[in-house]
Amino acid sequence: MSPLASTYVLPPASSESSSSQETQSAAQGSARRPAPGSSTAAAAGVRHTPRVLSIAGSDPSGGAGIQADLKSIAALGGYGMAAITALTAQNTRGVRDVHVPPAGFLRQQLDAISDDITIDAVKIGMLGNAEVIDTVRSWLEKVRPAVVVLDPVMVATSGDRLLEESAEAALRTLLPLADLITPNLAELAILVAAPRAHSWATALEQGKRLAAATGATILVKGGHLDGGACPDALVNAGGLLSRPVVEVAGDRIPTRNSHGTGCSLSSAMATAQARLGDWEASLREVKPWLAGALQASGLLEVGSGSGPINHFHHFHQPEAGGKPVGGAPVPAESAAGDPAAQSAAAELTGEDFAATLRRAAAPDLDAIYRLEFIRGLAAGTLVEDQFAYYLAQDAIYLNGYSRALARASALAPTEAAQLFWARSAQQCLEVESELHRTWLSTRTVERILGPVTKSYVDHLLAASASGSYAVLVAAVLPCFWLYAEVGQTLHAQFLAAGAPEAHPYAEWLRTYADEDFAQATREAIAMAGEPGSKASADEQAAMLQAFRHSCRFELDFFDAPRLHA
Ligand SMILES: Nc1ncnc2c1ncn2[C@@H]1O[C@H](COP(=O)(O)OP(=O)(O)O)[C@@H](O)[C@H]1O
Ligand SMILES: Cc1ncc(COP(=O)(O)OP(=O)(O)O)c(N)n1
Repeated sequence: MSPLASTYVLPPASSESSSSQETQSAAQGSARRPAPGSSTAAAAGVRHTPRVLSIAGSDPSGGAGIQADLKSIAALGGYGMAAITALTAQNTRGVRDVHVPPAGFLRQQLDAISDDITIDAVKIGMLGNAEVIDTVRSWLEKVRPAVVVLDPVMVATSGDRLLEESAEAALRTLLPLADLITPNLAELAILVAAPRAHSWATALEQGKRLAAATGATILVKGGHLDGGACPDALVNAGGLLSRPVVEVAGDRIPTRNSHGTGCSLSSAMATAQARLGDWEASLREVKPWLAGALQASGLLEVGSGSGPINHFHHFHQPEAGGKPVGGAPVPAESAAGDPAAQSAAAELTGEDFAATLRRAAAPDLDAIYRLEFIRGLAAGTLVEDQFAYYLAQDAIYLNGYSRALARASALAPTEAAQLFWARSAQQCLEVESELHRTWLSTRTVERILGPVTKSYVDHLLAASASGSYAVLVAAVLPCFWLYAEVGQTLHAQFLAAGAPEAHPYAEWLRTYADEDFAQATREAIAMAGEPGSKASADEQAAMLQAFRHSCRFELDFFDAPRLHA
């Protein structure tokens, strides 16, 4: 199961207020304008597979524009459509030329779609000139899609113009028709007629001004700030959010492959919003996905400039050589003698190691989502005996896990890492005692060590005894990573269902989207990726094997209540 997992699974002190915030957010989602002819679910503001239209330019190199949008929409679980505003000739090094077809033909594309298909969300990207903007505006006024996300694309990061300067005034007239506007810092400055922000505080200030002027929610993006942090924030003081500024923290991922991040973010947000009906929940789902896509971008090897992000990093991808990564744990005791594990690790570069671990986790993660326990927990049909068994085993596990984290702290090569693991070990023990004090105090359940808990803890203690810091951090990582992902998904599903108070596990599910735990997970991933990048091929193979074992134990831990409760 998960360590700090439950660290952040405790009933929050202010659970009443957080519950009302969620209810309010979910209500906001369901109060959205329903799309014509939509299903009952869509009429309530959300749809399982939303139909999302991108109105944007084409990037033939596949990293930005409609190509990035269609990939992002699919990656976030939507059905993607595209009406093309402009053709560009560009690659990862820059834009060579732009051709804008007659606006009348864009209108034909838009009408052909809306005459036949219910559109759950629209993302608007590159528009090129004022005539195109007028065409999109009049179509929006006619169709009134339920969700409109506007990425005010003006200039590519390469410095090439994607909107005629004379069309900036026309673009302003489109802003009030958007629900969410996603400018980067340069575009934000132009829209509020101010110098470009170089601090986060100034960027938020400009975001507030734009929100007030347009009535839309502004997604202020920290991608072009200096420094190691890369925050994003939703800004709207008009009561559409639970707070006027909802910030989602993030670390800056060291990569030159950021081509199309703005396009991908905006179309992913349109899709998530149509599925979840809640901007905050959408950003909390999209930001880690985007971070993973940046982190795994190197695997694609596309172009020599600023390459595309890896939109499908979270899906199972075959290794070079055709052998799938992941699957059942490798049974051999020594990874050094295991050719499968060695070949999986042999070609890794530093930046990609965490991405390789994530791909190795994919089969177990998929299997977790199919478990009766997880489906029952999400639907509220899980029998109480099984939930109580899970809680009791979690408390026992946390004690052993805390010892493994303390050992990681002892072996850590830097003071920052030492502190991180020590703090995590302490939090585990605090959570264990809190579990006994709260969730377990009202339940009658045997507190004896179950077989899966024993095997999992034995595996962690064996990794602790191996003497390798790199192997140990790989072994402890799935408890952060898989739990965080599962928790986020369950929480998003809970919100999408309107956060029903009658749900028997409502209080538990509500605790899943804890941003502190998400942040700790990001730090743990970076802590494991770093030694992985420096490790020898043999040690990388041993790390991968320890990681896979733990992923499998995560799966078994969630399945144990069915077998042993
Ligand atoms: N190096 C990075 N590490 C992590 N996130 C990043 C990085 N660069 C951009 N992002 C994220 O990508 C998204 C797009 O941001 P930004 O680069 O500011 O916009 P644009 O692509 O429109 O110029 C934001 O969510 C931002 O936080
Ligand atoms: C056709 C097309 N549309 C938009 C962009 C700009 O992409 P964006 O994600 O805003 O960021 P960069 O790729 O410029 O970093 C584009 N290049 N092409």
